[in-house]
Amino acid sequence: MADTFPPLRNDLILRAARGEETERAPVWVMRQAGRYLPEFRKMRESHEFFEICRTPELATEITLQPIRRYSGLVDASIIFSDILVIPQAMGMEVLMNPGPFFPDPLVTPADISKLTDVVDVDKELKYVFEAITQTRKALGGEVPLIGFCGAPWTLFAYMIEGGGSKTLQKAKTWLFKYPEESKALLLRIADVCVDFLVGQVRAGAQLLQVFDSWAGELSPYDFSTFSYPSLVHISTNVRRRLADENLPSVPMILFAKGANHALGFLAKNAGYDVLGIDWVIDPVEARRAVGDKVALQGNMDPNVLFGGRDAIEAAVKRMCQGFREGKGGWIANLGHGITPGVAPEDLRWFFECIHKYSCASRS
Ligand SMILES: Cc1c2[nH]c(c1CCC(=O)O)Cc1[nH]c(c(CCC(=O)O)c1C)Cc1[nH]c(c(CCC(=O)O)c1C)Cc1[nH]c(c(C)c1CCC(=O)O)C2
Repeated sequence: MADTFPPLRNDLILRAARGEETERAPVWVMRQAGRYLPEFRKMRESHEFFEICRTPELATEITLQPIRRYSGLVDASIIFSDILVIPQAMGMEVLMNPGPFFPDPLVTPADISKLTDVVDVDKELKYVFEAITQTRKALGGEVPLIGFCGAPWTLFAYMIEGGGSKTLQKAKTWLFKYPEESKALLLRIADVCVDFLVGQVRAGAQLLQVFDSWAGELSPYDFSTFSYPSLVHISTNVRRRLADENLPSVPMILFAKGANHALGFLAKNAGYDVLGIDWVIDPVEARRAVGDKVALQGNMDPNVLFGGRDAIEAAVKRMCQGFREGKGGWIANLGHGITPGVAPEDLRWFFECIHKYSCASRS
């Protein structure tokens, strides 16, 4: 199937992900297909969120929106979907109104029996695979396509909280009151993540990113006890399965948001090629922590995009200097997803500044 895809014309992000110091930093932004784009909001007027996710033609169209708008400026696309398609595939109902809402969350470990026993990922998430194949063709080789999933801890937290939460009190109650059941559930989610990520590569994804958006809510000990084993389970098994099935060995990105204390350990042991970082850590310090073991991705505070052109330029310049001080690959990005309300032209300016200031030579 792979030879039916158009040849890739921009491999900057693939080279940076492999640790190469590229002539300039490749750049994309998390949530680049989303509510800050008028063309996305227009589509949302006539289609529900998960309807778009489940309709490959619509998901393809939205994935391409930022690629078209910022053609020549953005170096990767990310398939339009959501991390919560995994809880859905496991048998849970998830609504988006406007944030995620689970009408029937997991309350005690007895509720685990309500989850689907053996998830047939190829059937349940076929729509994502079809969207990936269609998008890969429609991209015409302009930039690589990133596939993704939520990390088990972040998904576990949503499945128990039933939506967003400031404290994660319910999810943490599980960790501390039912540690063995929690670990088992985390690995069960991880197994679904493995099938899902392998399926995305089979469908045409050229990189994979795992979003552990709530990693930073855990103490270092709890992160290493509960989240970390499931992240290693994913990297180990995805790589093994890709090799066994003669699929491309694509770079894997881990974004364990806020778990900056663990960067050095993750770089050595977690089995990912790239670690994403948020803006709470300085790039120089992050590079020192990871050495030359991995590439880094990040990390401008997304709210700088509200600060006007001068603020954006100054922050990008500083960020570029920081990341270029150390050796190793760097993928420029925000430190978390772009938020609704950003003016699309300000994001364009962010991309332009990255192009201008991120060349590899050290000053
Ligand atoms: C935690 C999380 C979710 N989803 C995701 C995460 C991890 C990244 C992060 O931490 O931000 C990941 C995600 N969600 C979406 C993508 C698409 C690809 C992309 O452009 O990056 C990706 C990669 C689309 C989306 N997912 C969602 C929207 C907006 C929904 C709408 O159209 O109303 C989009 C474009 C909805 C969503 N989905 C989720 C939340 C909390 C929300 C509501 C708040 C918000 O919009 O940020 C769960």
